[in-house]
Amino acid sequence: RKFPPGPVWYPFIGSSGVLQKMTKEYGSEWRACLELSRQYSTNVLGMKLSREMLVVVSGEKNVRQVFYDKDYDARPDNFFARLRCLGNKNMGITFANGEKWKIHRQFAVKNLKHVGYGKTLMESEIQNELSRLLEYLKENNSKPINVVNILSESVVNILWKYVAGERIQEDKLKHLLGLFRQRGEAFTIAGGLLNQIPWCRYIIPGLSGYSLINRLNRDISSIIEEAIEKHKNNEVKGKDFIYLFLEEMNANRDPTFTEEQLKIVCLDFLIAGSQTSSNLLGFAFLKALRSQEIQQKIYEEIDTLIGDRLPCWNDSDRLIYTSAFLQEVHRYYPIVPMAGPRLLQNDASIDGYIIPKGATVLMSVGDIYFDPELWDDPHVFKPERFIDESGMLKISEHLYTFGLGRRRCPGDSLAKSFIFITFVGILQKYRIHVSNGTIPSDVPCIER
Ligand code: HEM
Repeated sequence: RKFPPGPVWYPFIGSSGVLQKMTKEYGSEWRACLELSRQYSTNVLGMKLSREMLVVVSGEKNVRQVFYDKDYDARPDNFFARLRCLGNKNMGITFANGEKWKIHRQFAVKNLKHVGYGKTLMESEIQNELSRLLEYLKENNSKPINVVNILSESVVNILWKYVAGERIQEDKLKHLLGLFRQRGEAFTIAGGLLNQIPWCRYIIPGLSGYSLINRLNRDISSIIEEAIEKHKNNEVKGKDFIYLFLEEMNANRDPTFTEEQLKIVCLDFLIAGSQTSSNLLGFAFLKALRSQEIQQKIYEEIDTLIGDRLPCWNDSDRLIYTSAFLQEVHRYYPIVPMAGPRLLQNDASIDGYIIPKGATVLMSVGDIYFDPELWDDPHVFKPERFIDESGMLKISEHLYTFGLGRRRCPGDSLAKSFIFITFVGILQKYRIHVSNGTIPSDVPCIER
């Protein structure tokens, strides 16, 4: 009786129809849930999507409760999660649970560090990629360029270097990123239509995204399998994550170290790393394009403090305005506005509502960034809010870009260094203008 309020549940589909319709109308699932929370005057929104109970929590206090309470640490095992794990139950890191999750998350974090995924060593890999990017821009100078696409290629290449010791072939990478983009259209954080009404795959395999995810799984599996095979035949030079994982697997210490698990961990890295950092950088360049005044200020700071040399992560402490600008981009353009999904493991209560064990829980973090109680003029883009009276960078505890608690993003140092070094490295050499006189809108939209 104390289940959180929300739209009505229809037979078989529950509130799926309402959520789908509003997601289309409001442009994203996050905005649809915000609107529903407003309509039902609640910070804890309850729905039933087919057979799954879905709860969306908003408000900083509630969101922190979910991030920190152990009962919310697990991931669901629904139709979407199975597809996402190549047909397996809760494997890899992102969708693993319990001991398996702890062991593999720890193993990945520790061993990626061993192969150079640490703040300083990583820097030289990012700088190499920046030099390649600058070369590409030079060759294509003054032609219009889709920055998000070239940046996602860069970030995946850096990541893949640690995982598989080499770059992914260019044509394969382009194909893969194309599939990831389409995947982003077909699936939302609540899993999309296919998760909510799995039988729709028999009626509309194309529209529901089922054909796409099968194709994506097939193509991505073959790229990862090929990399694993090359490692088994010692065809790749040096040490990397796949070698370390295979060593652990061959040592037979833990039965969860299998080739299938390795494949899904690799998939987790590719999915988590491919679009997040590049989308954020895309918004940073868009803002610089829309505000030439801000762009000029950033350029002047870079020119005065680092001149012509390649930027490095340590510069982020000195380029205060640029770093504050990037923090404000994180706030103003929340690229992960809803964190999760989480599976609740015991009955719990939030804000006086009862959430039943087994419910899927999402955290609406994006709206915290526009809460007037926490930010002055939240709808105004103002890098200065991240600079204190003494002119130093101010870190806000109200930004949740990389999550919080035990499921916090393990890729944050790569993402932060990549975003900073690439942004500074490009603005150091180029001014960004529109090629056709039309300034693009900064309202996020899905690429069609
Ligand atoms: C700007 C870029 C990025 C953003 C905004 C971001 C954001 C997030 C967030 C919010 C979570 C936590 C989800 C939750 O609480 O349930 C997360 C988890 C995760 N991220 Fe990132 N991420 C970024 C880049 C990366 C990169 C480059 C990698 C690759 C190493 C990565 C790998 C992961 C993995 C494996 C998880 C799952 C962790 C777990 O469940 O234990 N992320 N990310």
